[in-house]
Amino acid sequence: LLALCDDFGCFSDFGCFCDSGCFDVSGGSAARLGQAARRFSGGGGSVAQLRLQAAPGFALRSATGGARLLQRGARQLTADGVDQEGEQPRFCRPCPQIRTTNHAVSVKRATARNTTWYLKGYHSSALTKCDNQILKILVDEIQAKAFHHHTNGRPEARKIVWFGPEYTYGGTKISANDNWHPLVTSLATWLSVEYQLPVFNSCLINFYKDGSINIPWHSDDEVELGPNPTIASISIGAARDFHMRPKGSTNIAWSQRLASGSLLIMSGATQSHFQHAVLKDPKVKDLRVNLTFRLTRDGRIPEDLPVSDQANPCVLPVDSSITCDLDDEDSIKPASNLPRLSNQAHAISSLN
Ligand SMILES: O=C(O)CCC(=O)C(=O)O
Ligand SMILES: [Fe+2]
Repeated sequence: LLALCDDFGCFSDFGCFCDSGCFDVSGGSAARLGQAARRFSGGGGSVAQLRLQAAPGFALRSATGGARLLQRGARQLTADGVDQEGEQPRFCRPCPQIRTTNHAVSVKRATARNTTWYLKGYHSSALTKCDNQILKILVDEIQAKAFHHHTNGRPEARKIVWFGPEYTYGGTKISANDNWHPLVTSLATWLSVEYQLPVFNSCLINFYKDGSINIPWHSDDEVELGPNPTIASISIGAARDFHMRPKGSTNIAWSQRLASGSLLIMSGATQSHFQHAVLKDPKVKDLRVNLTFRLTRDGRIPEDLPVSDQANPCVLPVDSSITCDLDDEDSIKPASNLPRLSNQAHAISSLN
């Protein structure tokens, strides 16, 4: 059965959903898939989830298998919101092979002045087995839709594509786009299931044509994200340096060369206390595409999220959003002492 699943692999629109009953739904993964299914079936119908329930004895050998199953459901639903069970999905194209090579995202928490300043992780090879396939889909099918967003009335050099509800980005509104590309849907699901991250309902894709294109210093602190948002950032294509600096300072506190196929997670109070940027780098001649997955308020899944007057209900508690060993007592040191982590296989993001 395993072989059968592997034969189906990810290169089938039917994902790893085989009729042989080789799966087994359990625990958190099933709950996450249910959430994701509701999200990607438009919030109401939950057809993908029903399919899960309607298949006793079936389910998910692994979280990745589950993501594939869901991806299949999402694709079928994407056509016009109608469940096309039993029919060929309309989006008949091989999906990229999405596999983790290592489930652990190393996370460290830096504390200073008795405050948790940030919480983040970096996994250098989350998607390296299929980054070229993903890049091809991004270029062939998504790049043509990219546009120059305006900040303060001026177009930015960088082109973007947005999936999600209406969003205020850099002070200017981006229209809602519910027409999710299946690649982006499957990546969102994969992140949630494999890394126990929120079921993201929004994704911003940045296209950096070459090293002349940058993203200036900023925090991802849009009101739609609520306090302490968890943001998962996937980089594909040319490697670029990602920098962080404390707000109010021009000293770079931490840098990481973001490899193709890498995953960076920013969480906790990162956005409250730090800015980040990808600066111009004339040495870089090739395209880089970055996808940041976000959880925005408007697209939340009402039945799964607590309603509270106190806190934005779309934000999961920091410590439950990533399972990892936390290393508590790091302190912030000057930038000059900070190592570059780019050569480490599974670099640990920290300020020490
Ligand atoms: O390209 C990157 O790595 C960063 C993108 C980013 O910061 C953003 O989209 O807000
Ligand atoms: Fe950002």
